[in-house]
Amino acid sequence: MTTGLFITFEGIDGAGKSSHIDALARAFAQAGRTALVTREPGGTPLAEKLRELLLHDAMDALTETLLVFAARRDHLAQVIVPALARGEVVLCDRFTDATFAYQGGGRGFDWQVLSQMEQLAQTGLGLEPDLMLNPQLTLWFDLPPELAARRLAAARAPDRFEAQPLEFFTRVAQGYARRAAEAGPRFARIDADRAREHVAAQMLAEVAERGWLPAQGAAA
Ligand SMILES: Nc1ncnc2c1ncn2[C@@H]1O[C@H](COP(=O)(O)OP(=O)(O)OP(=O)(O)O)[C@@H](O)[C@H]1O
Ligand SMILES: Cc1cn([C@H]2C[C@H](O)[C@@H](COP(=O)(O)O)O2)c(=O)[nH]c1=O
Repeated sequence: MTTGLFITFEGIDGAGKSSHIDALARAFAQAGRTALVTREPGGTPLAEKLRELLLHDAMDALTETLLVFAARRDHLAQVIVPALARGEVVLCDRFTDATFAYQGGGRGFDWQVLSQMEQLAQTGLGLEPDLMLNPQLTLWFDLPPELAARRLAAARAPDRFEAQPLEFFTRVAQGYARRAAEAGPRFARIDADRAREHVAAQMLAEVAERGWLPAQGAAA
């Protein structure tokens, strides 16, 4: 039986995650794997409703954090865990590292309490009953907040997070850096300050390096 593979995409708003996730899905499909692209908050009918609230309604940091984890639990139970059990590759645009970066770094929510909530939300889902489910690889699109803001300004109207000032995103970026230091090899830092083709090449190389895709340029 093929083992499922869980890969997450992380970074501040505008870092380029969504621009590259489909290319990785295509690379897995070419390698004969079924790849599921999903996102957080969202990915199920319930979690997409919570996403709408999170992106557009005013609330305090605790409410925001509870909604994010509620959406995640539903997404895990309904979509991610069943796909992994079928042996699929799950590519998720944001996961719990975003909670540490945005609610922890950005909003100043207690890091230890977030760890406890993470443990609660990601344990006992049936794959490995006693283990907390975590991604095998997190592609961290790292981009200076000033540049991300310039890219977003040219792209679309801001939601409740994207409308935050630059200082908020500086704290979010620090949250990602802290999480990356704590997570060790699970995190691969992608230099998102480069042209799209270089970003895509680095992303594919990180996955190939772990033996999950053929090396770039190798025959299929
Ligand atoms: N390497 C790049 N160079 C220049 N522009 C880029 C690059 N990658 C993405 N962009 C552009 O930057 C904008 C933001 O990209 P994208 O939506 O992929 O970011 P994101 O990380 O998914 O953002 P969010 O988390 O807010 O959804 C888009 O207009 C996209 O076309
Ligand atoms: C998972 C997660 C997300 N967020 C924030 C980060 C983004 O601003 C939005 C999602 O929008 P995107 O365009 O799909 O990236 O939600 C958060 O604050 N905490 C989280 O755990």
